[in-house]
Amino acid sequence: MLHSWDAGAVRAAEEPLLAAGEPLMARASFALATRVASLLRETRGRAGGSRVVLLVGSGHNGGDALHAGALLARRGVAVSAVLTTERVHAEGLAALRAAHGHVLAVDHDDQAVPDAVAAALATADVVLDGLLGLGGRGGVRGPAARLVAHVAQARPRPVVVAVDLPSGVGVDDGTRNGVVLDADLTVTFGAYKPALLLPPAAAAAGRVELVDIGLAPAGPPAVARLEAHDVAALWPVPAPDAHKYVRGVLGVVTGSARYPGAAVLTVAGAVRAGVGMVRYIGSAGPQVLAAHPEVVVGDGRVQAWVVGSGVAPDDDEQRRRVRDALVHAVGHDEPVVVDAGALDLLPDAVPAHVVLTPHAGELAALLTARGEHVARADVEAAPLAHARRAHDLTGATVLLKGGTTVVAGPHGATYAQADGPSWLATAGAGDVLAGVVGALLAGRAADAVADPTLPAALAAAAALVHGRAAGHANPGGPVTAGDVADALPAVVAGVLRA
Ligand SMILES: NC(=O)C1=CN([C@@H]2O[C@H](COP(=O)(O)OP(=O)(O)OC[C@H]3O[C@@H](n4cnc5c(N)ncnc54)[C@H](OP(=O)(O)O)[C@@H]3O)[C@@H](O)[C@H]2O)[C@@H](O)CC1
Ligand SMILES: Nc1ncnc2c1ncn2[C@@H]1O[C@H](COP(=O)(O)OP(=O)(O)O)[C@@H](O)[C@H]1O
Ligand SMILES: [K+]
Repeated sequence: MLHSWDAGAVRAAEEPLLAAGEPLMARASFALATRVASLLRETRGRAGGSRVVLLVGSGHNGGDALHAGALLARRGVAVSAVLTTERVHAEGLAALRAAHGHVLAVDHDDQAVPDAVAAALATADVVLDGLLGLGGRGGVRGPAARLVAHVAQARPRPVVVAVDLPSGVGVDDGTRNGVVLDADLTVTFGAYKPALLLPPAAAAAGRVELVDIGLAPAGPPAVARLEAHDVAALWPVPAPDAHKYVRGVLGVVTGSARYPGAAVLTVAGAVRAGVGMVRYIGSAGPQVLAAHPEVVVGDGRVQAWVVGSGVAPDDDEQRRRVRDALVHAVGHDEPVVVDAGALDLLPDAVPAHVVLTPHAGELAALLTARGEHVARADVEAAPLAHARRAHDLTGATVLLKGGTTVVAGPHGATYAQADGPSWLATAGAGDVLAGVVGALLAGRAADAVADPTLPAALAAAAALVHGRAAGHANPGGPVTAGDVADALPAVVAGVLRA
């Protein structure tokens, strides 16, 4: 599992080490210089003789860049530091000067990037972004912002290495504030920060390499990302003496006369993820049976539910069945996935084993219905904040779908899963995901009720398997929702071997 800690936890972990005189910055900048040198060797054959430009802000992040620059200069790299403020890390600057690094500056009054700086950037093999790290507040401002815009627009774009974090991201909330310098590589120190896992900021980080500088952040992580072996530990694998009822029966109230395919796809997700049995309730019974003869159509005992996928707003009968299922589920402690057309039928307050699976537009509508006046773009700009808000307002575990899927549950349980190719953004893929989440909740229904943080982990596990199934179905190319479902059994088997 990848864990990330917020700025406060990282600083708290640094404090005693710094007080004890541990050379954290020396470790960080040495690792940074080593990584940049090997990047230069990969791209140019050798580090010596190449050109590196440092973008230097006022804090320790700039200090890291300056110290790393000094080390690179001593290895024969031509290093130029662009100071964006008069107040830069003094020791770092002295080290760079002593190593014969070149020092340039941009002034507050400069409306354009000075020619000497532009020339250095135009010939740089690597640009090191040391403008803002843990201490960044809001967007990059002033001359630094002009510099970032200049580098971002340069063609060809230089290779950018972010020091600790790409400058301009919200460290703890994963937002992008104004101009952000998108990096090819981020060398991060001591621990992942939430911005390196969360959308939309994480996309600015490029590849992330974590450097151990001896930090041991305490307390629960702010945001986690499951890996295959974590999912293997969560997956309900049938015991040798299992029978279908022990494995979990899933009640599925999805699809409508207008969208019968959603019923077929939800069921496909559930049966291919390995549920004991599916009971389908709704008008799409014939279509479901044609595709999945193993399904039982009609009422009966279940351990968990999936409701809402493809339930049209004007299908009064199916909406009544959804309502009945929701009332029954909440009243009988049965976990339930609430998707699409059921989201507006959610009771005011529900337990955490109710898992909502909205996309950004649906989450905006859900929050707006609860008086928050949120647009889809607001959700996309700050997915975690909005998913958590929906959890706080409803009590439900919230799985917010997107290129990176964010899950927010009780006690701060937070996951960010980026497992699927963008080809997964296709009609019906969300229906398949609802079925996978349902299968996991049915297989671990009692555990999911007993441990309110488990539904979030199971939802994240479903997102991992679902995303990987899209990649597995057709590596590098388009997939249909049905292809994703078809790939699930092999992907689950692969994950269980991890
Ligand atoms: N502690 C250690 O020994 C270690 C620390 N390490 C490194 O230190 C980094 C954290 O350093 P940091 O705390 O100095 O914060 P940092 O991100 O450099 O910037 C703060 C400065 O930026 C300014 N500023 C803020 N927002 C701004 C904006 N929007 N636009 C423009 N300016 C803005 C703000 O000025 P202010 O606004 O407060 O006047 C303040 O002066 C960390 O990421 C890691 O790289 C590692 O070496 C490991 C050991
Ligand atoms: N850019 C993307 N990259 C990878 N996966 C994506 C991307 N955009 C959306 N997805 C995933 O595709 C699925 C789409 O679901 P959804 O929007 O509910 O579609 P539908 O309602 O048609 O089933 C979700 O699992 C979501 O996480
Ligand atoms: K940075």
